[in-house]
Amino acid sequence: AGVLWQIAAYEREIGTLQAELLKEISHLEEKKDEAVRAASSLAEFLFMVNNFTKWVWSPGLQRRLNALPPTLRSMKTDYASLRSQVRSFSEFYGASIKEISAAITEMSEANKDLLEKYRKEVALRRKYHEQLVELKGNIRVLCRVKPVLKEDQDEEGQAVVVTTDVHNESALTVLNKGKAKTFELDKVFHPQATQEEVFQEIEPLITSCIDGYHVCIFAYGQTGSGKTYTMEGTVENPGINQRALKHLFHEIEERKDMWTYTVTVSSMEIYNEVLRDLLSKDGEKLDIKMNPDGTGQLHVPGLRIMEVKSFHTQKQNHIWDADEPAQLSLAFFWSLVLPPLLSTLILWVSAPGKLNLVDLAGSERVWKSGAEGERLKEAQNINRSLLALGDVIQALRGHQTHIPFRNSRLTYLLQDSLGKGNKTAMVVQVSSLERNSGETLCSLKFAQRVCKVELGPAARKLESSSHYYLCLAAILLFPIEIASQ
Ligand SMILES: Nc1ncnc2c1ncn2[C@@H]1O[C@H](COP(=O)(O)OP(=O)(O)OP(=O)(O)O)[C@@H](O)[C@H]1O
Repeated sequence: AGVLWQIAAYEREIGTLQAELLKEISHLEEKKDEAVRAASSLAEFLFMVNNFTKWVWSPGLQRRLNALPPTLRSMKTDYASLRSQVRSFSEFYGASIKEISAAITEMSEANKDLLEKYRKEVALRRKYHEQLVELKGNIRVLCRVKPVLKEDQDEEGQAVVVTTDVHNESALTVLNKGKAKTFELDKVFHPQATQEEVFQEIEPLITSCIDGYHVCIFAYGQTGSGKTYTMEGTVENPGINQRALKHLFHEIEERKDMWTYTVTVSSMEIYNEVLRDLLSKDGEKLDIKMNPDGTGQLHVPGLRIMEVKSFHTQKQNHIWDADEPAQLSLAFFWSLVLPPLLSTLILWVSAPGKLNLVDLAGSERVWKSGAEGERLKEAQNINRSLLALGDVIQALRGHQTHIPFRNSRLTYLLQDSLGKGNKTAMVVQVSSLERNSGETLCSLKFAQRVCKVELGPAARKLESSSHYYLCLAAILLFPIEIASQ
């Protein structure tokens, strides 16, 4: 029994040991797994580290690392230098500002000097231009011979009786009833002369207008002789009016750095010596009065004034269409002073430019051909106006002391533009056809009267016609210096 008890005790002890051993084995296995996991992570890490090292640890890196100390040293030096520069910057800045200010002052002085020189140049140019116009004559009488058009060829009397001289651009000859009569004017345009050639003669006057002069350009001649063609022209081939406006706005653009101009327009009609505002809807009646400002200038109270911004606007507004048959019409184009920024810098305000573009009424002598009533009255008024205009121009050209401005509404109105120191060009239009030779001779007689040059006796022939109108257009300009200086 003792042995059996001893065996049972051993067996119990062995069981306990076995359980403990199993527990230990399980614990060891856990440890082993942990160790394996750790070893595997470590292996992965080492693998990564190995790769990383391979990647970054290049000879280039080594070189860069080797270069670091000198770079650091140079940076230190640079930094020290920068610090010293920053310290001296305020002094340098102060000195530079002083230098720049001095340079700016010097430049302003130079600019002032240039501006002054430019002003002198402008004045000189104006003077020379003035002399050139004076040399050509302040009142120029030009003649344009209308070409024979297709529509003229179906009628009788279509033989050409007017000839120009290729060697003398001032002369033209009219053959009438077997007699040749030669006229000498300031310039004669042959039938093939272009609108451009005609305008070239007029252009200096337009420039004068921008320089502050009053300029009048008239087209005179019998109905159908080409007055409107010369003044207005066609869309494809514009005449003096549009070319003048184009030139004017071109010149204004050229001078915009020095001057600013405002162009305004007003339009009037003279019919039977009565003035009407063509820009007012109801054609309001107007009167010419002495300006109450004491300048002795005439003005037209109540006249509508319209600003013209550009050449294009001009065309859109059809301001040249003041030309109506059986009417005396007068259109005025004005410009007003509108001081831009500094009104104190206004120059030449005392001499505003003014351009009068006048398409006169047909010069036919109807009153001698049995016209009656209203038509006779119209014809008489037209005749009086044209005669008065001829008298005024003749008196001016002859330097007479008394100029009869007051003899017609037209000349009274144009008094300040026709007077001394102003420029006038009269384009006398003539037909070259035999059937118009009477009117042609009359027109040329009128031209030579104002021109005071006559070669041989004039032959007058009276004829009738139907259209009468008188049209005048004027542009008044005030140059104003702007604040560029
Ligand atoms: N130099 C020219 N070249 C081509 N055509 C012209 C020329 N002169 C005039 N004409 C043409 O002759 C015709 C009559 O001219 P225009 O109307 O200008 O005459 P006008 O003197 O103004 O007449 P009106 O007194 O009736 O207004 C128009 O058809 C015009 O186009």
